Amino acid sequence: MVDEPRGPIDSSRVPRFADVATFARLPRIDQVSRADIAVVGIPFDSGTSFRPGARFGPSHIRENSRLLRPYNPTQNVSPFSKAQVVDAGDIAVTPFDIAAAIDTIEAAARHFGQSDCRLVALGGDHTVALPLLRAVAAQHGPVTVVHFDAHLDTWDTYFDAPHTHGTPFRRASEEGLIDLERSVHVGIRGPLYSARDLDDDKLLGFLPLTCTDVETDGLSAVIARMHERIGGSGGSGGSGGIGGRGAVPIYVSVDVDVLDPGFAPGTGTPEAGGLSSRELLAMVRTLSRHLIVGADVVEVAPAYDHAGITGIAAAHIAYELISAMVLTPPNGT
Ligand SMILES: N=C(N)NCCCC(=O)O
Ligand SMILES: [Zn+2]
Ligand SMILES: [Zn+2]
Repeated sequence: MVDEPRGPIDSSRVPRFADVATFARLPRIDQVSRADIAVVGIPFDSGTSFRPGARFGPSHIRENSRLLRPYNPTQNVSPFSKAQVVDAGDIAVTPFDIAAAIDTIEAAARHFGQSDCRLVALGGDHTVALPLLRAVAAQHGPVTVVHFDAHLDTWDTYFDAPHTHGTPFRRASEEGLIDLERSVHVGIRGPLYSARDLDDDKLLGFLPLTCTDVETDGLSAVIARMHERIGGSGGSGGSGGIGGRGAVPIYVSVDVDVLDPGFAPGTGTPEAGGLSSRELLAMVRTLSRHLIVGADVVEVAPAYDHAGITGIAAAHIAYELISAMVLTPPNGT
């Protein structure tokens, strides 16, 4: 017999400001016998091109997740009752060697995959998406990437370095980790290096949906376009999916700088003119119709945050992701 999931600490019995913070006050992984979904921190920021500090992101998000409550009315689900969700602590990555850190992250992510535990990773800078995608693709094959970001992150190198927070999705595409027909960026804005960036990005397999699209066509139109691109039964096009149910396996990567700096000041490469938290949360919610095989929330740099604004936004994004994940479980039950 499978035990009922162990949920968060009851905040009507133990003050929510007490104790060492786990994400949403969930049990640690060593306190349960099995886990369906693990929140794991990746305190790594050696791939940043501007303001550093995302290595402190995981603990900041945990601290700012103390007020999350167990029932999510927007998705009509109690995510921590439907699946065993745990906090797996942080992956111990070296800050001194990017290649070694990437290998460590991939090995850790594969380990979770072997026990069919899906990951919600808390960054860390966006470099971490590459090893996470490697692990997911090893298990599921090339995966549809739904990438929320101000930036394309399909640039080639910085100072000749191939592994940085501006390059993970070019490397992933080159390595054959992503579905080139269905992957999408959402929230793109701001200056580029040249118009060629967009040509390259297209060849690498992404469709960019921009903040200008949101401004001119509205949020619902952009959400519809996102699902059209992903395909399966969630959108109007495509017949693919798993188990005949039309749910496409997707990897969701959320760079918190997709939010406007007013909603997420605590990040390393902020760009004006971004999404509101409300818009982003609404978009993320709609992904529940697909099988989310893994997710990350990255680029939270607390040194530039104020009153936990960015930490709170990131905690809510992770909560919506977990809610969406439990609504479409891998075994289709
Ligand atoms: N992934 C993030 N957050 N930023 C990438 C910015 C790369 C650049 O400095 O051009
Ligand atoms: Zn990014
Ligand atoms: Zn970004």
